[in-house]
Amino acid sequence: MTATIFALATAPGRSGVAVVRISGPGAAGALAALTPGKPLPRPREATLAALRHPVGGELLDRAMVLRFAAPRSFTGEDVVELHLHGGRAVVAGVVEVLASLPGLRIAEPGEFTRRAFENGKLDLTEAEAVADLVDAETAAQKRQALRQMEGMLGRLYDGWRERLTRALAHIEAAIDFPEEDLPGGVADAVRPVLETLAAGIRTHLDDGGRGERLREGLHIAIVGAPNAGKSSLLNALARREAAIVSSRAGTTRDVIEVHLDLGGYPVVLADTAGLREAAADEVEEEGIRRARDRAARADVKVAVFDATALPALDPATLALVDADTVVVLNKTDLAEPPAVTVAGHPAVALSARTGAGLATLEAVLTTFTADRLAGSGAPALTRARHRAALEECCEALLRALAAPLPELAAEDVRLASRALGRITGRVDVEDLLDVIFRDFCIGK
Ligand SMILES: Nc1nc2c(ncn2[C@@H]2O[C@H](COP(=O)(O)OP(=O)(O)OP(=O)(O)O)[C@@H](O)[C@H]2O)c(=O)[nH]1
Ligand SMILES: [K+]
Ligand SMILES: [Mg+2]
Repeated sequence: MTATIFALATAPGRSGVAVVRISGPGAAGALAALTPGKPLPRPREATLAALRHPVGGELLDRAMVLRFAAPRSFTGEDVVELHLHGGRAVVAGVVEVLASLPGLRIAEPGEFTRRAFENGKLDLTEAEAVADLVDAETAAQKRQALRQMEGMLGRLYDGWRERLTRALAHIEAAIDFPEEDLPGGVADAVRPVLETLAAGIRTHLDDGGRGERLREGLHIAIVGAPNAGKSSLLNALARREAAIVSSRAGTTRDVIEVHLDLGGYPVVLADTAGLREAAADEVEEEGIRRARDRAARADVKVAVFDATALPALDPATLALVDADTVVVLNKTDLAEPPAVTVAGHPAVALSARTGAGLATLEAVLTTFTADRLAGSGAPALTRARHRAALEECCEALLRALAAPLPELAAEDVRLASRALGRITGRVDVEDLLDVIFRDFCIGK
């Protein structure tokens, strides 16, 4: 029999209200055990109840309880929610009682959402969107997760899969009634369908990783010579002393990351070691190696030059300036800033110390970020898992188009369709589920 699971659904710690969710065939029984002698509340009707220890009757809390009857619940099972006073002792007391009831156990990470998937309440892309929504830190991340949760991505993939199913039916008909078609691979009627689909999937794949980056945040790396003021700039943008600042060249060694919200878009901003030939020791040398590595992997670079050193521009930093670089001229409180362009980029003049010019840099960075993360409104690919399956689908379609026999084409179209079905969980995904739901927190 299916176990009845329970978990704290709200964040652990003190809070106004803490919600313990119970799901499974024993959910209503668990509520009955906590409210001895009282009738069960009607489904979907918020009810105040005294929760008592089943043995001895000690009062555990006065709580609001909500009951959902299967299949009309988040998981599709019988569900009970206990809205407790959010104190640690209250929650611990209720959880202890629930754990002692036969047939009940604490839920594993993501198990509620997994049950919702298994009961057909959500497809896999929607389940993943639940995790993304809970993790969303910025407005754009939230919008993307909500769109995916409403099934936009799932519908796109299911729509493609339906077209493949119809194409497969045509190919199979041609195999069964060969006299109706010319010999060879895919029939002429089906060929354009597969070609259009392959092209559509290609376009969806070639989105520059927009959706995935929106989930993870755009990576911006601050680079420059030692003492250019990179750490000072990171701190100014983060509005906290995240990195150590000192007048000693070679202060920063490790890459230091802060998370920013730029105009609703998520950014991972990294401070790096100052670039120079003669590192003081092997620790700084390793720092510089990491700085270069981070610069190479960043979506956008901020190249910081020291205004007091003008007209000289540090050559190691200059060498990194490209189309994805924002050029900054720092310490303009010490040196009157001339209008400087670096490799064709107008430099943003600022002072990390006084904050002058910081708003301009933020505006420029927001534009750079929005350009790379804002979409056309079309649903974006959000996970490497989806990307891999779509690549597989595309390859199978190309093989089908090149197949010399309809039987071979049919097999490849079947494989293409399976690859799509795995994204939404319409086909054999048992092996995938542990991996997908492992990333959830307990109680989701
Ligand atoms: N006057 C002035 N001083 C600044 C400004 N920005 C940074 N400094 C000073 O320059 C020195 C170096 O600053 P850091 O932020 O540590 O420079 P960095 O580029 O991170 O240096 P490394 O980590 O060693 O590569 C410190 O003494 C800062 O106070 C600025 O805008 N104006
Ligand atoms: K320094
Ligand atoms: Mg530094």
